[in-house]
Amino acid sequence: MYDTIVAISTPIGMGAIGAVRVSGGDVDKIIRNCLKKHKYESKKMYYGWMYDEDSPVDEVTWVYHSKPNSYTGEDMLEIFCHGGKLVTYNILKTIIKLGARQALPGEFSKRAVLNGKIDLIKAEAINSLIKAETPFSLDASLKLLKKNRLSETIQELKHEMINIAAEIEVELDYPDEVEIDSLNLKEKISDILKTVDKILKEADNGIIAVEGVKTAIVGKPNSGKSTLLNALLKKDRAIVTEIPGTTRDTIEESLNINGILLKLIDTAGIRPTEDKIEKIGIEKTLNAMEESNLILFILDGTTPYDYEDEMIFSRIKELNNKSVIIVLNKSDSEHFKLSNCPTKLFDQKFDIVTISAKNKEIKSLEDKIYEIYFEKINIEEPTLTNMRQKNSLESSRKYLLNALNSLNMGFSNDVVMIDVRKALEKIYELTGENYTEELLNTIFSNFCVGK
Ligand SMILES: Nc1nc2c(c(=O)[nH]1)N(C=O)[C@@H](CNc1ccc(C(=O)N[C@@H](CCC(=O)O)C(=O)O)cc1)CN2
Ligand SMILES: Nc1nc2c(ncn2[C@@H]2O[C@H](COP(=O)(O)OP(=O)(O)OP(=O)(O)O)[C@@H](O)[C@H]2O)c(=O)[nH]1
Ligand SMILES: [Mg+2]
Repeated sequence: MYDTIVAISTPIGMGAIGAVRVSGGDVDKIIRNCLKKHKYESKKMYYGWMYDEDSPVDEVTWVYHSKPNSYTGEDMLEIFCHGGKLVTYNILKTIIKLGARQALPGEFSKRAVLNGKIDLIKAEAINSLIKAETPFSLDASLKLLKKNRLSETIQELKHEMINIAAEIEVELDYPDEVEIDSLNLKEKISDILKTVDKILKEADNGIIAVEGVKTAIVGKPNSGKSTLLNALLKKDRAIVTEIPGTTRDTIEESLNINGILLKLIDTAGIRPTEDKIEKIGIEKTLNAMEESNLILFILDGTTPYDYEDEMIFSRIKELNNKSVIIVLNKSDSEHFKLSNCPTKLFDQKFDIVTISAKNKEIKSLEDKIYEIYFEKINIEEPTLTNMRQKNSLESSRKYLLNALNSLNMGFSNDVVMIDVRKALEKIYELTGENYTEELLNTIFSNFCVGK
């Protein structure tokens, strides 16, 4: 068993009530010592004074949760005390004196995973629930927590893979008695792949809902990218001048458009340059484009479309899996011409909007973004919601494809089994059933203390 941990689970600061949570084997000792109660039941709220030896610490209510029927699966004690920095801190100190140690961030949830109370996907959902900044993000996390559909589907996938591996193993052990129908095996693996593909397809939306739409504002120097960033944020965040090449470094900000979270990146205008700093900035711009979900391609509506625009545009066309909005800027200017956006752009599958960033007339753009993303992030069924999860499942898929290829090429079944086992490992990694200490630490260090 693990040692006993304690943490203040409410925010540090002034507040009506504070909560301190304890989990582990010393809970009974702590209740007897500090709460002076020798007989108590699980899940019942008690009222009383908390003591440090014989000196009163605070007037509290408390609940004992007996293992395994608690959040962590261990014996737990929750103390609800008066809020404020000092009271909660004194309670923490008193409990540490009795042998508990302060919990690391996310350590309660980590124990919940290790004790099999929740899987890693649910633990991550709890974390993103706490960190949610928009209703859509909250919703996607809540669905994961409330509905078991995704966990169940993943468990089913897991069992199908286990069955396939077992079947092959039997054949390898008893080659004379058992022979697997390879057509049937192919079908089974194909079916698994279909389900995996479906989950992966929806994962992109889940990730966007929870983590936000990574949005790169790109365009040639002076097209008005920084002016647009400021208009979207409704504050003077980025420096704007009439000098081309003003923005050197990328600037990142969060923005909420009617519940859709955008992770905005204003970038250095792309153009051929010998300037060392500008070159680095442009390199960063290209990276930002690659990592984004959405590209806002800004055109200066007062100057003709030129080779600099074309350079960027051809770059955009090389990237796949991105939404692109062409933003024709400076509609307020007397020099503005719709024809500065060449007709060939109208022929493309990209959306086009006209705005005046300077006059903050950007509603057409905001509406377009909402229109593109509302459907995607209004999550109905629970989906994967972060890159870690998606990467694990993608690796699993790769091994399943390998297995299928081996079958198609007539390789022997022991080769197939190795890949099915590897695919299975990746599923275990996804759910947290197979973990390295390092993986868990990375995940849970992002959690709040006391969670
Ligand atoms: N006081 C308190 N409020 C809280 C939490 C908590 O840990 N303590 N939570 C922490 O995140 C959330 C609620 N989540 C919880 C999840 C499981 C259990 C729990 O005790 N589960 C047991 C018993 C279930 C039952 O009685 O039916 C179990 O699963 O076995 C409690 C809270 C939000 N509010
Ligand atoms: N008339 C008009 N001028 C604008 C508009 N948007 C930006 N400008 C002007 O265009 C110039 C360049 O604006 P910035 O926002 O700095 O352009 P940028 O694309 O960020 O430029 P770099 O950082 O150099 O790549 C400034 O003088 C702005 O005032 C607009 O909607 N209308
Ligand atoms: Mg700029």
